[in-house]
Amino acid sequence: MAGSLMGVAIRVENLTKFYGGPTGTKALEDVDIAIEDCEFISIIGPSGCGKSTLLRILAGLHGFDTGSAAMFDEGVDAPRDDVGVVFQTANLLPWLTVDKNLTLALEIRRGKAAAEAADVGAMVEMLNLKGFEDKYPHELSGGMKHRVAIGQALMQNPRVLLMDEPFGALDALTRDRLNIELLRLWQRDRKTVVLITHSISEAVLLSDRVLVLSERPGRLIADLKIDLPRPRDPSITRDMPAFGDHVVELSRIMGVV
Ligand SMILES: Nc1ncnc2c1ncn2[C@@H]1O[C@H](COP(=O)(O)OP(=O)(O)OP(=O)(O)O)[C@@H](O)[C@H]1O
Repeated sequence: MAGSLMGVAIRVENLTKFYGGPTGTKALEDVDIAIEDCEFISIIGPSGCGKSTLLRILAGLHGFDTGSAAMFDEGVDAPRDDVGVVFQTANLLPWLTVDKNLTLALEIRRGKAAAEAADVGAMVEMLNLKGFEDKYPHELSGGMKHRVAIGQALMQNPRVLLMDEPFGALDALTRDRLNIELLRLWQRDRKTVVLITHSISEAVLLSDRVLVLSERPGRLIADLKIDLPRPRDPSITRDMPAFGDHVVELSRIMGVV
């Protein structure tokens, strides 16, 4: 497993979360997860099972009722500077151009000098947005906006990247391309990544481990190690028998075959 000697980055123990108090909606129940530093984890599960809730708790955006959530041995109770978050919807500022949107979070968190020193050109290139640096969000396609949102998080060079279904709204080709870029980036920089996805094959392609949550209230029902060699190339990895085996196993766990 990647980073097996590097220690635990994220530890969640007996985590339970209600919306609206103990008589309200129970979103998560007794969730236990340990994620190693530099590990790539995907979380899958039925719609409404609590995946986004878990990610928001890890991002320090939601509280919880019982149990604990820690990042690098510190309790999570607020957003951290070394954690980048990418949400389902790209929340770009409409009055800023692509390159200004890309450095916005960096500027807010680390100051103007850090934003000016950042290599925006390399990020624009990586996101396949060359020629759109000076465009405003309303001039971009939905997929392009998502790419900028992912770029915003990556610009901060975070230690941990939390991604909530970031590719869900993208066309298949763009999604493939971003998967390849994400693999390349992760192989180069080895961040801890937690990805929420509805795509079993995407989870298998990208991850060291895939965690499966049950129907709400989300409980951890499977923790599958993905035994596929790295570096991974989608066109080669998807043809490996082990890839198909993992997809079938997860589909069975999810009850979709
Ligand atoms: N702010 C909120 N207030 C009340 N209930 C909420 C809130 N956010 C989420 N919930 C409820 O908590 C449960 C888990 O929601 P969550 O968004 O975490 O699920 P999810 O697995 O990410 O879903 P999806 O895959 O459809 O995005 C759902 O029943 C949802 O209705």
